[in-house]
Amino acid sequence: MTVDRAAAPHPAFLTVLSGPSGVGKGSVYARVRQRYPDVWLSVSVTTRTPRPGEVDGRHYHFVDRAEFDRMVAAGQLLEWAEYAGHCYGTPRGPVEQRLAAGLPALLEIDLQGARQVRAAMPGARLVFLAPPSWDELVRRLVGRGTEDEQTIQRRLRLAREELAAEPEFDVTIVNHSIDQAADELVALLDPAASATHRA
Ligand SMILES: Nc1nc2c(ncn2[C@@H]2O[C@H](COP(=O)(O)OP(=O)(O)O)[C@@H](O)[C@H]2O)c(=O)[nH]1
Ligand SMILES: Nc1ncnc2c1ncn2[C@@H]1O[C@H](COP(=O)(O)OP(=O)(O)O)[C@@H](O)[C@H]1O
Repeated sequence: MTVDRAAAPHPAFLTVLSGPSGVGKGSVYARVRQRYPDVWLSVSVTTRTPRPGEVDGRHYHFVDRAEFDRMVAAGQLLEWAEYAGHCYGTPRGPVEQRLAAGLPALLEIDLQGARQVRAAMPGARLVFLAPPSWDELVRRLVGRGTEDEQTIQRRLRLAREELAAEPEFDVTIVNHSIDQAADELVALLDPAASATHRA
């Protein structure tokens, strides 16, 4: 789990979005994309199995453990972490190309990944997406219906730790509604786009 300090020539253009499972990261990102089609999100590598509707290469690059380990060993991941029994990592090349071109990049990664990015790229901006309440987080995670009971309990245990780490982040957005949270994220990613949208 190492990050190359030379990886980001323009770290100020790097934004990290984190938050507990079920808080609405995917939903908010989808709305951001409608409002701000130029947004660029890194596609992570993961060893977990695809959920119904998830497309390989778009939502994730789905790989087996051997391939993931090979990518780690070859230094192809900018950061990586094990989360709830599966491995997740950010492919290094596409992010470095964006940053080298002076273009903004967004990572949607877990707390461990956010900490690795913070350590390696102090200029990166860390954004925490928080639920309006614990009960609402549980309702959303259960209501999504994509995980079995054991996986939900595992993710909720991790969520307690993630919520406790909120003060480590530069900005917190509370996901009361998808529209409001998306507005706030667009304003952070591109204040000009946000002003145009509101006008
Ligand atoms: N460190 C790290 N975490 C990731 C990466 N991609 C996704 N994650 C995180 O892994 C966790 C689980 O993701 P996922 O299985 O898609 O569940 P979801 O967040 O409930 O939709 C979430 O906290 C994601 O933000 C990555 O490349 N690196
Ligand atoms: N602001 C919101 N209000 C109500 N439900 C929401 C909101 N944001 C997300 N959801 C719902 O919560 C569930 C989890 O959202 P999702 O985007 O999959 O979360 P994450 O990507 O953080 O795991 C989904 O069923 C989604 O429709």
